[in-house]
Amino acid sequence: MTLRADRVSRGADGTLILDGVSLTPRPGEVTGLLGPNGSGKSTLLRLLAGVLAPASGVVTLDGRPLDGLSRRTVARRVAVVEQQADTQVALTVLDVVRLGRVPHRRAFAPASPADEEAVRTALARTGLADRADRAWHTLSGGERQRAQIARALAQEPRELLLDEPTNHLDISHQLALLALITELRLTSVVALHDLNLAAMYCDRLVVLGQGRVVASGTPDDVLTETLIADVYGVRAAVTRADDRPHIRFLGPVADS
Ligand SMILES: Nc1ncnc2c1ncn2[C@@H]1O[C@H](COP(=O)(O)OP(=O)(O)OP(=O)(O)O)[C@@H](O)[C@H]1O
Repeated sequence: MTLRADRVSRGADGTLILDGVSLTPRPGEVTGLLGPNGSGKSTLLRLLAGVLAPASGVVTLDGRPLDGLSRRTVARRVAVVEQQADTQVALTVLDVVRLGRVPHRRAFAPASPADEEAVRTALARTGLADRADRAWHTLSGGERQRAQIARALAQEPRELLLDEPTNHLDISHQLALLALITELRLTSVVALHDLNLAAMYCDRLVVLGQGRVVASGTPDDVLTETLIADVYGVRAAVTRADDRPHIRFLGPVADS
């Protein structure tokens, strides 16, 4: 049992952003969320995180509607890394990562050895152990992104939601991050733009187009030349490499 969206819809300013979307991530797998800009990926992740409520449909955690659970209960299970996380300038990396422990601690209780161990492990896994005392505002974009991921890992979630986590990361850190996410064996939902990275690291993919699910399945099922042309308007040659689809982009689909 895990997180699940069942026919969720959500609008803003009189327009439908998500229209009857269902998403059933498999426990322990990485589900990639694909789709063009504005197709509804971030909105769906916010619904799954309980930050936004669906106008219709329901999001459940272990079968229980999210709106009936306390923020703390959800935060003990579900960690979220948003696209642009704003954090106060006066904090250090360590302070930010320690925030991940808040849902596990009683109010005003000092950090336990388990809290400190979770923070230390999260810093090590994201390659930030030597930057723990750095002030947030001195970090590069990629280091901030990794610190937000460390904060999410310190939360010791079972469900992990990431909105374009490879933004700002160089290729080496992109690969390391996605490898880490697959190794964690959490139930992860990851919005991605890079179709080749999605093919390499995701167990299953869900593609949104204009607020609806237009395809879902394994990378082999989903990442076809036809789908890429239909959803992105791009011609592509799809071959196979290391038992996964590999996509070479050829150019925009010609207007006819
Ligand atoms: N609060 C809001 N008010 C009005 N429109 C909104 C609001 N939030 C999102 N939208 C619109 O809903 C659509 C979906 O947005 P969303 O951020 O979920 O897409 P996305 O797939 O994550 O896009 P991207 O790949 O560009 O990050 C967009 O057209 C966006 O402009």
